Amino acid sequence: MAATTSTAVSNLLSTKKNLSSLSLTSANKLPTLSPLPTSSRRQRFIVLSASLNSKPTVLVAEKLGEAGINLLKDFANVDCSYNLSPDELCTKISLCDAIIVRSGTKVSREVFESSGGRLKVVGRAGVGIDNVDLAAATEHGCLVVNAPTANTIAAAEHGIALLAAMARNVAQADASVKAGKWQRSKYVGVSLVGKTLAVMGFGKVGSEVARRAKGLGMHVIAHDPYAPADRARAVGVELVSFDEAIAAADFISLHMPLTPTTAKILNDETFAKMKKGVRIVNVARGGVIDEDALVRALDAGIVAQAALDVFTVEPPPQDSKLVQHERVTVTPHLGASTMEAQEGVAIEIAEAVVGALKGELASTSVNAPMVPAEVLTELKPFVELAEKLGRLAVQLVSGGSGVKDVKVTYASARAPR
Ligand SMILES: NC(=O)c1ccc[n+]([C@@H]2O[C@H](COP(=O)([O-])OP(=O)(O)OC[C@H]3O[C@@H](n4cnc5c(N)ncnc54)[C@H](O)[C@@H]3O)[C@@H](O)[C@H]2O)c1
Ligand SMILES: O=C(O)[C@H](O)COP(=O)(O)O
Repeated sequence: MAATTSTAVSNLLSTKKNLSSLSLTSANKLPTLSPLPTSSRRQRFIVLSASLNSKPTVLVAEKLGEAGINLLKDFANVDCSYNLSPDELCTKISLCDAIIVRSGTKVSREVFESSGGRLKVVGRAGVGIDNVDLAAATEHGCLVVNAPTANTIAAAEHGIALLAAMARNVAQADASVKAGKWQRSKYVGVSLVGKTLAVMGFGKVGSEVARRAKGLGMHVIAHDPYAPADRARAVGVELVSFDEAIAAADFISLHMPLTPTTAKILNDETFAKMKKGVRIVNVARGGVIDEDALVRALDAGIVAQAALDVFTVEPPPQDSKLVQHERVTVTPHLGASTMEAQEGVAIEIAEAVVGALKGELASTSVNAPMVPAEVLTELKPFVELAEKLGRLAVQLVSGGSGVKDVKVTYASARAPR
């Protein structure tokens, strides 16, 4: 029996282009999961509700657009619980198959450990996934998906808004007029036209910022170790090294993800290489700048101004020297916060999470190989086949006595070679 099976299986694997299916009849039931451990971390009373129906449960831990919530509700029990403490999150997570977060929730190793194996999908309703412990997710067999496209324009527009507001002292002048002052000479600004803008990180947001800045008459250069030269050429932007970019720039706009490589990429050493009077915009992540070093660079006159949407700790401490600095303009992580972007992100992430819970191959997963949609279609039958082979292998390895027969059906959509 085993020989017949292995011949059939190797037959299948060697005919890789076949669309194959394999059905098993077994007297043994597959082992069921052991009961979930109860979290020992319950310090505050919170309501835990286990669903009695067979629908999966999705915890929405931060505000998500209504269209996304409605999509989720068609498929799952949806628990919208915002502002959970880390302990409350760890307690709730053991009853959830998926969680959706924005940037304000840390999905830490502890969260995965507390899930007792039930959590299958983390949906990040946005781009940056630095608040999710990806290594822990992968170790716990949990798929992480994000919504990489819906907030691109919103973030780029906010970058341009900050660039112009900073150059013309809009926030400071507004506060001054509201305080009853009329300080026209104090708030003389600088022009953007003809100035060099270095876009650091020429991905989706960076390239849209570059396009818009060119429209404002700026000379745009970019640094991105991974960006293809033809993408930069198409926008009319020259790709340069990190040192060339920061040395030539009148304005620097940051658009790279926060990773161990980009953490504090702007620091005392790199500020020292910049043009005196450079102006910096950050709508990426606070952690890409050493914030203490930025305060020193502002005080030393190396950096004339900064406009920041993001901070190492959010919200930043109220007495933060950086936030309170006269030449710094700040917003509370508003890059993705337009009505349009939030609706788009909600739909994008809801579709990704529902798809992942259905077992479909995810095209926006960040801890599994990214496969283009057309290749996914081609691969799908092989994934199903691999799953069935896995189930068969488990039963054979665990004794195999329950396997009564194996039926292999295979056919090809393509002509034989
Ligand atoms: N403020 C907000 O609300 C807001 C909104 C959207 C995105 N973001 C942030 O902006 C980041 C970029 O978003 P995106 O959609 O453009 O992502 P993206 O993946 O399309 O682009 C990121 C780019 O950074 C590049 N990069 C990686 N390491 C780099 C390095 N060391 N130096 C220079 N470039 C490097 C990548 O090659 C990529 O091209 C996100 O990771 C997120 O943290 C913030
Ligand atoms: O990475 C992102 O998509 C942005 O920083 C948006 O974050 P938010 O969802 O918390 O607004």
